[in-house]
Amino acid sequence: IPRRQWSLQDFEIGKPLGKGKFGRVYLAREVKSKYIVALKVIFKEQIEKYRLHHQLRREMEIQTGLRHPNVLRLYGWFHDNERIYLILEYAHGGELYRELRKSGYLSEKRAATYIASLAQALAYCHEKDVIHRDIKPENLLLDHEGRLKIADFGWSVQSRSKRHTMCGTLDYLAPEMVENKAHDYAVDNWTLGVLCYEFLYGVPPFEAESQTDTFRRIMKVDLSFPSTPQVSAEAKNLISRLLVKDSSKRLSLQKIMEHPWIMKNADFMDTCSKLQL
Ligand SMILES: COc1ccc(/C=N/Nc2[nH]nc(C)c2C(=O)Nc2cccc(NC(C)=O)c2)cc1
Repeated sequence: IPRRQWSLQDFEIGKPLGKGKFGRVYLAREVKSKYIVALKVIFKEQIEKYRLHHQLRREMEIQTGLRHPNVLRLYGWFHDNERIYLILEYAHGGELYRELRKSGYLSEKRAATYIASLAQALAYCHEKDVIHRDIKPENLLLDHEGRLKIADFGWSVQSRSKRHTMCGTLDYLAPEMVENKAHDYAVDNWTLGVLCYEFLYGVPPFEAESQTDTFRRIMKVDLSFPSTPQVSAEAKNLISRLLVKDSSKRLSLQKIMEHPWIMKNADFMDTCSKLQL
């Protein structure tokens, strides 16, 4: 869709797809091109009330600039007095979360395919200095072919140009700055470990009665594998190499894509990533 000034008159609004955090999402069709999109309607008063103006602006700038088969496209936006409208790619399958709840847990092939897609998408985002920081099943959508799409960059950050200073000399950078930098990117790798566990067992690894207990289990990396469902040793190996406290010791995105469990089970349907390896 060519970039131009959009307005509500350009769209025929269809059924509501669901409620987001700050508004609703509707199926819509752009009148001239007949192109089907998802129109996310956000109420300005909600944004002002929670002072999320800068964050929403950041989400829009970031997501507009990203082009990857596993990242949901933001084609553009417009607003009227009360609302902001985001023109988003329509993913027919909806939230991966629903599929996970319906089937309880996923097959190793499906889980590995999703993890491989996420690793590719995150490698692309990290190349563009974007850290998502909030990858969870609710923020993952599926298209009509079951291909995973990372959505909702509301909590992502464009890492400041520390990278460039990083290319210079480290002499002047305090250790926590360097550690912080590494830590920022690796937070998404940790999350891949959490998601891989949840895809295979149907529950997240550090689930607990209270937030405090979950926090304690995370800080201790209190990881254990239930005896059912049956999960391969390779899958457990990948999870154990991602859920590592020291962020610099987590498996890199590239290493994830080369991991035996991924190589054996992932269906690289959409990208020729095997050739890249
Ligand atoms: C309730 O059953 C559903 C089945 C499929 C959908 C498809 N949503 N597809 C989308 N494409 N681009 C965007 C953005 C969306 C979207 O936000 N969907 C959405 C929003 C809020 C809740 C849900 N719920 C579920 C179950 O998918 C989906 C939405 C709802």
